[in-house]
Amino acid sequence: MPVLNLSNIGYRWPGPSPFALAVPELLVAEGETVLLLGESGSGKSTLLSLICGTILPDRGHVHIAGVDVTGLSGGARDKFRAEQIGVIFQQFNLLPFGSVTDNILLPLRFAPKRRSRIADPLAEATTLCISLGLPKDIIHAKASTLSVGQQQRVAVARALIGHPPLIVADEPTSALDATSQAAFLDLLFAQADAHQTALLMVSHDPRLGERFDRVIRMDDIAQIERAAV
Ligand SMILES: Nc1ncnc2c1ncn2[C@@H]1O[C@H](COP(=O)(O)OP(=O)(O)OP(=O)(O)O)[C@@H](O)[C@H]1O
Repeated sequence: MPVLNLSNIGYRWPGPSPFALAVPELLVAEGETVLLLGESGSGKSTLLSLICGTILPDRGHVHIAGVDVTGLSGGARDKFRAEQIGVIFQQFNLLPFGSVTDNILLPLRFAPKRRSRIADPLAEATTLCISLGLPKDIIHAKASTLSVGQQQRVAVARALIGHPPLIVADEPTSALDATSQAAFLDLLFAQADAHQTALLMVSHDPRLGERFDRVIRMDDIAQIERAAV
């Protein structure tokens, strides 16, 4: 069973936005790493929001791990997302006044099954920090005191904790130089590999492609429409 299965999706942003997106099919297999390339404004973030269930398609279905998230109520969808998907946002979205552990453990609060997959969340958060190259004593630091590179690692630890079957990442390397980008991807792939986690990463940088099982382009999987205003 694919971990992600989009079929016949259609979505138009409400209000004055002229942008509409159609995705006939997108499948990601268990443990598969996929790079989704597309230029700015091609609808990559919109597609990720549809996958995460933060917006609902006007038509079509999004199945995550076999469950049709489009059929769930708002609250159930939020809980399901927390259980099944680790999300790494472009801006990391850490709670600035929370500690590193507060941030890493956050998804577990809303996801009892994900929580139950690990015996000791605090120990797991510490282990993740260390394996991601963060100093051990950083776990008590406030997120706002971290460097960008450290924030990025915390965002990865937060996505990985409790081994969700799918990690979705929106341009997580865009703020990094080439060396840091490569190191960041090494860490992300090693962690995903260890737990058969599927990874769907969005970027506009085709050079990242060689590291992934599969590279797809927005142009190949989606039709977009920008009506005249
Ligand atoms: N919150 C929103 N409300 C209304 N329209 C939106 C919203 N977010 C995006 N759009 C519309 O969707 C289009 C595609 O935006 P989207 O962010 O999905 O593209 P992208 O490929 O992720 O771009 P980028 O690489 O610059 O992040 C935008 O040009 C805009 O018209």
